[in-house]
Amino acid sequence: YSDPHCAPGRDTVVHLFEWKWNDIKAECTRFLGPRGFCAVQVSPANENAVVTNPNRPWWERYQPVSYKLITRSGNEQEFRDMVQTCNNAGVRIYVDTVINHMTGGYSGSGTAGDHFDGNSCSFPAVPYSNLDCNAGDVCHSSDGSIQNYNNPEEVRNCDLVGLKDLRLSKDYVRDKIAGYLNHLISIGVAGFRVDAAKHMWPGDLEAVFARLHNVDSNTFGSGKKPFIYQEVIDMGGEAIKMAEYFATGRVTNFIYGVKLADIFLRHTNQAKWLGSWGSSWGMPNTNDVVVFLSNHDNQRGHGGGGAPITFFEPKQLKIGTAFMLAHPYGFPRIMSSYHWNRNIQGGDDANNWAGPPHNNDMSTKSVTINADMTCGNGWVCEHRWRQIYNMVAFRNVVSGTGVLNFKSYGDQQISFSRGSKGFIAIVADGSHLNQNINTNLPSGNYCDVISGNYENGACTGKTIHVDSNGNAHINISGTSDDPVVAIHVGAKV
Ligand SMILES: O=C(/C=C/c1ccc(O)c(O)c1)N[C@@H](Cc1ccc(O)cc1)C(=O)NCCCOc1c(-c2ccc(O)c(O)c2)oc2cc(O)cc(O)c2c1=O
Ligand SMILES: [Ca+2]
Repeated sequence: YSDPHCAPGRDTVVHLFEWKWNDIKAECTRFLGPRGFCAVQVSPANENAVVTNPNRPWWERYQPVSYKLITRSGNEQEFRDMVQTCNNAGVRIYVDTVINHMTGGYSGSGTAGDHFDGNSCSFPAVPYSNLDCNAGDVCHSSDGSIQNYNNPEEVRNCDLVGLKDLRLSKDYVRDKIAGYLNHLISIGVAGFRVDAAKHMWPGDLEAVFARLHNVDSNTFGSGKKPFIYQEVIDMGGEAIKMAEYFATGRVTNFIYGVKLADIFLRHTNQAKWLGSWGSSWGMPNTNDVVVFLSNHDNQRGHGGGGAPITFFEPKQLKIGTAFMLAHPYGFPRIMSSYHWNRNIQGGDDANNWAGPPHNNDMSTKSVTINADMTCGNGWVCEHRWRQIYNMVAFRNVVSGTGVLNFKSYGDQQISFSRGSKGFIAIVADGSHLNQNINTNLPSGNYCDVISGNYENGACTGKTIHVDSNGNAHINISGTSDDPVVAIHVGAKV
């Protein structure tokens, strides 16, 4: 378990993938603070290799050159301004940290202009030399890279796709990494996403985290450890298991998105079984996981286990996100993406490398906000879709309550309450739901927060009447754009 340090009444993370620091700073004040988001996961903040072939791919952010806070998202001052402004708006910052490896396979310069030679693990701006990278003494694969994912030693001690594997067994390396993380902590961040955690020994991570300072006491209170969630891609088929990492923090639960896509996207499973959703589905304990429908990597078709739900399937994304945010299991993360022209060739997306919207000089385009609150300049801003941001508020209002009265009215028609604070009904196929349902809510008129907002004391979408017995008439067509009804005591006229 690891505490996300959400400000009171907040409980959802949004991954503002590849956003610039100045744009995140603005979004905290104008949207994420007022809309009750807990935190932002930001892209790696440290200097990375400038990759020009292909031209500035998103994955160059995952090829470290040094721990200087200069990237396409901005410089250290802009990073500091973002963290301070977001904390002041009640929104935390989690930094995506890449500490398993440095870049590899070639030499060049990084986003701060620092020279490096990935072939000899030479990173003068840290400094790291080849004494600080793993080698044949601990990696026994044929070519120094990971070949066999069922050999835990190889997965931890060899180069991941040729990236130079840091020797985390060494105090010097542990000190350098901890120094970087403590620098971020001193700036006011609340925690870290630990990239490629599967490729590091839990004992080495423990040694690094033991070196970390507490997070800023003025912002978070005294004696608080940084929030840690570790990327462990484990869908059950490999030697390395999520459970190995529970002692050092939470883990990313990739099974979650696959199972929900089976139901809401592929329809190879039925929503009626979701009454038992949670650890009884072969998933870890709710307090040990961060949950999500898709992430920056598998939205591009990398993930095993079947395609996840992404903004390319907007209807299913809204349904799946409504379920994720209405259900108490896990600490939820929403993916906020940018558009790229997906070009599927023989099952693979030939453009899956495409970096963020950019100007002619390859600098990242700013996020523009349209009159209807959507984003321009190629940013998708899923977190600004009404059916999504209203469910962030729903989750906040029902916090602390359990699932009550879970019911199914057919294979793909479900409803449940959250204590006496909220109620949701979902039709996951093309069928029609037309039922009187006990919502367990106090009588009154509630705004359906999927079809509209609760504004100036009135509903801009459907109004749902709950009678003195707590019953409401729910009528949902599965073929409509939003086959979900969600009501809560924070949107009652
Ligand atoms: O597709 C990518 C990048 C993917 C990626 C990047 C960051 C992530 O957090 C992530 O989960 C995936 N990278 C491209 C291009 C590439 C980049 C560097 C390189 O040396 C070679 C190729 C690619 O085709 N990668 C090979 C397949 C994806 O294999 C990668 C994985 C990965 C995928 C599945 C697993 O089960 C697993 O344990 C690890 O993690 C990374 C982590 C990184 O920090 C940097 C990486 O380059 C990668 C990474 O290449
Ligand atoms: Ca490693």
